[in-house]
Amino acid sequence: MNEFPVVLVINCGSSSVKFSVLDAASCEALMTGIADGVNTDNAFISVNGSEPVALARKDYEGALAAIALELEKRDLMSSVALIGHRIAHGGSLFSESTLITDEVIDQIRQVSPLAPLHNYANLSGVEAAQQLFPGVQQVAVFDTSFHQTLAPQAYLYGLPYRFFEELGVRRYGFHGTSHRYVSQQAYGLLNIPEADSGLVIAHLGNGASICAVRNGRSVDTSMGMTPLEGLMMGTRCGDVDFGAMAWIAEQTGQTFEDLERVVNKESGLLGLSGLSSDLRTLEKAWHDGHERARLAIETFVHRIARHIAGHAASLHRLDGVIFTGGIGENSRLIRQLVTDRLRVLGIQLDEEKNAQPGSAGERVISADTSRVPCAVIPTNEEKMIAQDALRLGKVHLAAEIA
Ligand SMILES: Nc1ncnc2c1ncn2[C@@H]1O[C@H](COP(=O)(O)OP(=O)(O)O)[C@@H](O)[C@H]1O
Ligand SMILES: CCC(=O)OP(=O)(O)O
Ligand SMILES: [Mg+2]
Repeated sequence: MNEFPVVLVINCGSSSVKFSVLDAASCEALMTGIADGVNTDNAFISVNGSEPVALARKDYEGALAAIALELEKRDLMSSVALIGHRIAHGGSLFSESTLITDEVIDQIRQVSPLAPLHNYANLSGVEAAQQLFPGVQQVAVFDTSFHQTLAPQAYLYGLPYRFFEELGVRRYGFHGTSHRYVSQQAYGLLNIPEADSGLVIAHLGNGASICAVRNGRSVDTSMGMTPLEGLMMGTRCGDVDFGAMAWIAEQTGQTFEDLERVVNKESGLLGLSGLSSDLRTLEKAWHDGHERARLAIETFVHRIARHIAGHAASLHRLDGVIFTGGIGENSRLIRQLVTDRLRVLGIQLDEEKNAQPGSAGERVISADTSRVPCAVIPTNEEKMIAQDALRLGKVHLAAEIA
């Protein structure tokens, strides 16, 4: 048995389980991996970037069991002192991370219809982890918490007020753990005081959102009551005229349920390109002359630039525009195209700095003459989740509990 305690962080997505094992003393990652294609015939697990291995059981429980087996192989099973879970939606019930109890699980279930692609999977992860690590304290860290500082003018929709009063219809925002981490890192990188600062952060992954952070607090964000509003994403449409949806329903006879599937799973980069939701595939296809891949990327970029500029209006000053997430950290093309459209803000990119690979870590990518600095900061939601778990939970080795 290893003597040192570790924190297991689990991010159960709509078809994958990402996991990390972090040293409880330093919060540095010792091991990371992904179980992907969950609930499909091709479900596999890959640890530390190794060759994928087929999962024996294809569901979330099977994926978690395979993760536990990987820990066992490395003699880490009994070192797991705490488990931190990424939970997408906490609604208005959770403004902070919390220890998981049966009551908390019930409350998370209550808000889950608002983030159907994410929350039910998150809960499957919690329940499977309870079975596999009995007695180990588990902590829920919500994507929505960081945005609880939004003022009513930023979170209200222009709908009759009774929908807010009676049904709680409002914007919540997501990716808060990422926006929180990236903003904290940005103060050091850009050498600016948190207490008088304004940042716009673009988290660009399969899900994508913009956040305006004023003096360390989220004051505006592009996602809404559900993770569908705002930017165009891998398979989600982002902002769309409700009138257009009503018209489509009338013309095609599709139900709300049909259209919900279309806007969440068949739209965005996938829907426009007709090819893929994966940006790497689309960049290559554009390069090879695929017109709709180009159209999808340019539409994606247009939205990002428009939302970054719009979010700047929620700040009292603009000290930096930061890119993060799988696309923000790795796609030189997207950063180039987005910042080209932001010249109106006095932003100038340094092409050489922008060409550095994702592995270069935190870096400024704007020219010295740029009126507003731009930077790339790799997100680390796992570290934030582990830190919250350590703050809220008690470190006991699983071996002590057994
Ligand atoms: N080197 C790269 N160049 C361009 N896009 C990339 C690169 N690496 C990853 N991506 C894109 O990042 C996206 C996934 O982002 P990620 O943040 O990992 O997603 P998730 O929201 O599932 O966590 C995909 O569209 C993928 O193509
Ligand atoms: C819930 C916010 C979101 O879109 O998450 P994802 O990027 O993991 O899909
Ligand atoms: Mg993501």
